[in-house]
Amino acid sequence: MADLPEGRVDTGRIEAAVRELLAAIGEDPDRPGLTDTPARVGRAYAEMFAGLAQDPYEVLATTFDEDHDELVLVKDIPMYSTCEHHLVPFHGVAHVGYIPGTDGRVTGLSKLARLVEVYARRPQVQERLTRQVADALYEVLKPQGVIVVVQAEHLCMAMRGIRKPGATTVTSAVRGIFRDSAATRSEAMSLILGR
Ligand SMILES: Nc1nc2c(ncn2[C@@H]2O[C@H](COP(=O)(O)OP(=O)(O)OP(=O)(O)O)[C@@H](O)[C@H]2O)c(=O)[nH]1
Ligand SMILES: [Zn+2]
Repeated sequence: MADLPEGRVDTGRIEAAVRELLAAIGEDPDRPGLTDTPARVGRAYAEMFAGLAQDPYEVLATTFDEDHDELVLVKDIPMYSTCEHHLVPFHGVAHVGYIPGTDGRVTGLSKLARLVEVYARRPQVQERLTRQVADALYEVLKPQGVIVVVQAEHLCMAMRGIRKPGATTVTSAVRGIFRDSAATRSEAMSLILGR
């Protein structure tokens, strides 16, 4: 697969598939409004699924010693992902927190948001996205604990199917001290969920 723009995404195949999809729903892929659509969707998918070619561990490669061994939490990280069952978006916010190891090693705050991006820009289910962010952080930083909470609306539940717009799905993944200590977990949860 040489020369694929944006990593693994083969935009040529997407274009052909979108033409086919348009024909399959009874549209005319050659009508003026739709002629550029397959190429647009190819570019959009390259962006939406760019995370498939990105290495989450590279994102976390930059760390520094700050001698901080208490909670670091980035809240309300806007997140857009794609439900792997229906290929429609689910979107909301992610909250990513950790307590550095006793060595006090931390990573840049933006890297927590980048980590969410890498996993969100893939076909996903919310539980896996939440777990993957927690596991990558736990493995690389070797912190005392990690807590990740994702709150999202799934358009597959809003615009079709059960049609319940506004329903929010909340998932969490806790590792280390957040798993072992109810007090530490609930303190972080109240910071995450409190407004
Ligand atoms: N657990 C989980 N389920 C999801 C996620 N995204 C979508 N789903 C669900 O995946 C399920 C797929 O169910 P199926 O019965 O195979 O598909 P379907 O007939 O389109 O289901 P409906 O959405 O109920 O119409 C649905 O219940 C979706 O709500 C997710 O991130 N996590
Ligand atoms: Zn879905």
